[in-house]
Amino acid sequence: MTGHLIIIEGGDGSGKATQTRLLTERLQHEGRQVRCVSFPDYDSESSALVKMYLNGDFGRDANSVNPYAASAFYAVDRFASYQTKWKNFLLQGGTVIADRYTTSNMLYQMIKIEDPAARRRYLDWLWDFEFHKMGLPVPDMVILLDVPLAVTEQLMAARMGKTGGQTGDIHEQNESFLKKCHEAYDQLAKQYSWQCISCALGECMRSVEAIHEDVYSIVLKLLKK
Ligand SMILES: Nc1ncnc2c1ncn2[C@@H]1O[C@H](COP(=O)(O)OP(=O)(O)O)[C@@H](O)[C@H]1O
Ligand SMILES: Cc1cn([C@H]2C[C@H](O)[C@@H](COP(=O)(O)OP(=O)(O)O)O2)c(=O)[nH]c1=O
Repeated sequence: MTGHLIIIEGGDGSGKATQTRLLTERLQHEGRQVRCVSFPDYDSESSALVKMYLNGDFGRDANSVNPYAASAFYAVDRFASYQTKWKNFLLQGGTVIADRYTTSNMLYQMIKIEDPAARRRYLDWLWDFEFHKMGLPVPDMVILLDVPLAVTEQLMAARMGKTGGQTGDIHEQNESFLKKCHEAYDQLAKQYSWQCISCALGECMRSVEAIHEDVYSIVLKLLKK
């Protein structure tokens, strides 16, 4: 019996790594067969082209890099991870929790395309490419850590202060980019029925534990089905 693939999605710094770890640890503690993975798989050689892309080797402006080509770099990295690390585990009934997945291509590559019809064509192509042609598993659930734009901007400002404004990769986190990301998340969450978790109350982040309880209870419903 095939297990479950659960994705933790969200913007940079929304708490994906934190929530992926807490969820994995809690489910493992309950005695379930659970593993977590993270994309890009930076520790693997399969992420070489993703690293070149993020380093700006194909152009310093992310928008200038063909979204179909960039999507392929990430998809190939996922294929390698799936085939060598967690395919058997999933097929034997394990639960895999992924920090980012195809859903990140849907967002970060789709936003390079302005025209709504061209965006739809891209999303259809991506679904077919990753899930049909490459044979990657379709997620059973996508959990979106929803951080309002104003709160994201505060977090980014605090972080920029610490790093002197260097974000390091070409997916630059400026205000208009963040706005585009948020609009796209809203659209994708509706279109693909993602589970949205509000991570802030007003202009403040909720506690890590409170968000975890929400994540855990949604996942438990899926695992009990
Ligand atoms: N709910 C929260 N409130 C405040 N800080 C948080 C919260 N969740 C995560 N953090 C902190 O924010 C930073 C980014 O979190 P992380 O889980 O690495 O995010 P992501 O994986 O989405 O980039 C870390 O320093 C983490 O400890
Ligand atoms: C996994 C994945 C990430 N991305 C993007 C999201 C990020 O901007 C970038 C690097 O991912 P990540 O290292 O998770 O970014 P961060 O630590 O900044 O949150 O790659 C895609 O465009 N497609 C994908 O399939």
